[in-house]
Amino acid sequence: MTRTIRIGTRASALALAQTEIIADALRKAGEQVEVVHVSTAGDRDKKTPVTELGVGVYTSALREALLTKQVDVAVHSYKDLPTAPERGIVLAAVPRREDPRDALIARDGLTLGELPPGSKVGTGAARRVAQLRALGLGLEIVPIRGNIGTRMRKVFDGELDGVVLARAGLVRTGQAEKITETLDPIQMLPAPAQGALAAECRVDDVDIEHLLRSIVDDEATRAAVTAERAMLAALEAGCSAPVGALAEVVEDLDADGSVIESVSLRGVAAAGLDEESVQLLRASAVAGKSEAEQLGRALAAELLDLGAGALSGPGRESR
Ligand SMILES: NCc1[nH]cc(CCC(=O)O)c1CC(=O)O
Repeated sequence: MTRTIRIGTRASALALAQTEIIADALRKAGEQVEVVHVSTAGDRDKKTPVTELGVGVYTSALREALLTKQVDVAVHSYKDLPTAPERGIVLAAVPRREDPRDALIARDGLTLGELPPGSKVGTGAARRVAQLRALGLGLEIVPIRGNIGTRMRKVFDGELDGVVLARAGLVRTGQAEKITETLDPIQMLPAPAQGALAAECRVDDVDIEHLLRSIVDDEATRAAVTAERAMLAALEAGCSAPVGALAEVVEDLDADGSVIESVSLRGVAAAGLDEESVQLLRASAVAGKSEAEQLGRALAAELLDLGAGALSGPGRESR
């Protein structure tokens, strides 16, 4: 391409590291790239709980910059994107996913199970709060906000005994060694699309769309994330409970013994966030890789059948 490709991103350390993955791939393909910093509502207001700021707090301003042609590509943490599609914008590429699991950073190298009852653990996501409570460890959950550095510092300063963060964010900012336990998805299912990136462009910018799709899109990640997000979208329509989901592409043998790729999806919907009552509904299913979308919707229907529709959660949340 003869033009310089302008990539819009938030200016946090994590967002810049993520954008570099896309920028680097474009440069290696011989493209000229310019990285443009865009401030979002979530960056400007660092105190109000994300739940109160509304939908798309970290993504709307980036999409606006794309639509008004200030940038040609917008790079988001996929899990921060609203499930509703945005007119005029297309998801051009989903690069290979980083480790999707949540991670604990605790004082003195402790794991969750080693934290004594009454320990203060910080997290802002209702999904994490519910799953932590369900473990019955007697932890005191403290709502926190801020970027990764701010949240980790509360442990190093002694204000909290631990914080739960996405492992991907720590890996991408070169801080994986601070993790004291990577949480098993059996105990803590990540947010739908956690660890994945979304590179968007304008629908009419077909050259950029094809370029991104051909050099950075990862088919297995896209299938997994499609299943997780389809589950989330169907549940959002049916209940307001916080949701966790994790899909993996697995190889199976069909009846003739030939290898087929399937998507295996696990989901959780949670309700009852007060100390005494937390209810988790769980379900799992598997389908052919080309049926990721239907798989997600079917798992949501199963969770709704199990009673997720009757669960009242804390409403739209930060994931
Ligand atoms: N909610 C904010 C947010 N959006 C994306 C990430 C981390 C990177 C990712 O999950 O892809 C985080 C921080 C966190 O959850 O710890």
